[in-house]
Amino acid sequence: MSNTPGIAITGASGRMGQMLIGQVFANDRVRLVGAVERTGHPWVGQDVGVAMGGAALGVIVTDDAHAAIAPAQAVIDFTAPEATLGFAAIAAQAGTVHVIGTTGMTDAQIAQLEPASHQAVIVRAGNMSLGVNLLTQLTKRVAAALDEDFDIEIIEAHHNQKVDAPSGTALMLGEAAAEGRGVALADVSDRGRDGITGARKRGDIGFTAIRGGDIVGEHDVLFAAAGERITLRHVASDRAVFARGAIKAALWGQGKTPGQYDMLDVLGLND
Ligand SMILES: NC(=O)C1=CN([C@@H]2O[C@H](COP(=O)(O)OP(=O)(O)OC[C@H]3O[C@@H](n4cnc5c(N)ncnc54)[C@H](OP(=O)(O)O)[C@@H]3O)[C@@H](O)[C@H]2O)C=CC1
Ligand SMILES: O=C(O)C1=N[C@H](C(=O)O)C[C@H](O)C1
Repeated sequence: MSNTPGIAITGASGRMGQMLIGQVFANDRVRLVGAVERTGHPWVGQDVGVAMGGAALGVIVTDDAHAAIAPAQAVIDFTAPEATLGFAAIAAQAGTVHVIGTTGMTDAQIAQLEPASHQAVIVRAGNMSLGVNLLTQLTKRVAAALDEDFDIEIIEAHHNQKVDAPSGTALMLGEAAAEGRGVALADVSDRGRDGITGARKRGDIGFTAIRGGDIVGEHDVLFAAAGERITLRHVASDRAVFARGAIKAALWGQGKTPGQYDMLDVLGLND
């Protein structure tokens, strides 16, 4: 039996699913052992490489998540909130590391991950790239250094198929800014301005979401005061940065104590 961790990918046909399959296959520190799609999806029963339009990879796409996850040491999951909760239960039962990239989860859904995290390692982050995770730390520092004379606005831009807003990354950056200021994001968050909104409230953290074309993911954290502005910016131009982060998380999670972790833990960026 190989010592190289086996990886199962959920949402195999998705933008991130396909990117992950390519990146896992190209990485000799991991091996692809499973690819999951929904019942009735045209890829089910096909070799995943062939379904993606290339050469056979020797892994057949299945709609049986239990069967795909059981032989895996990690499942990498970039799907949708309800699906992720189902995969968490299966990964917990199998004791498999669950790397969650899915965004748009409500607080109640995030709380539902708790029982699974007693049985398996969960690494969850709204953005798996090194750059964004570093940016959260920079945001926290700048927010701590500046007072409320600086209005904080988070502006994100994504492709026209994205279904959730603000993005998971924008929320991570908002949390970081709020932490830097020593406040709870829920108390200062200003989302979805429209109509006669009144003047901006001092201390609020504002969010704006742009959707268009094939934008992979762009995030600005703006600190705007009278007479000067600072912008911290991250631009993702290739989804490979998210997939490589997720693989790093899958490897990092091997042998760790069950619990909930994030990419700051994986990347050693916690201060
Ligand atoms: N954390 C990070 O670094 C990143 C996170 N993301 C997040 O990852 C998620 C996926 O993004 P993306 O790949 O662009 O989206 P896609 O819509 O391209 O892919 C989603 C995949 O999940 C599957 N899926 C959705 N719902 C279910 C369900 N209920 N049961 C089983 N499978 C399901 C879809 O299958 P079907 O086609 O049949 O619906 C599809 O294969 C999003 O939440 C996105 O925000 C994206 C990039 C980076
Ligand atoms: O849906 C996407 O595409 C992305 N989602 C993540 C998010 O919600 O922040 C990460 C990245 O920006 C791409």
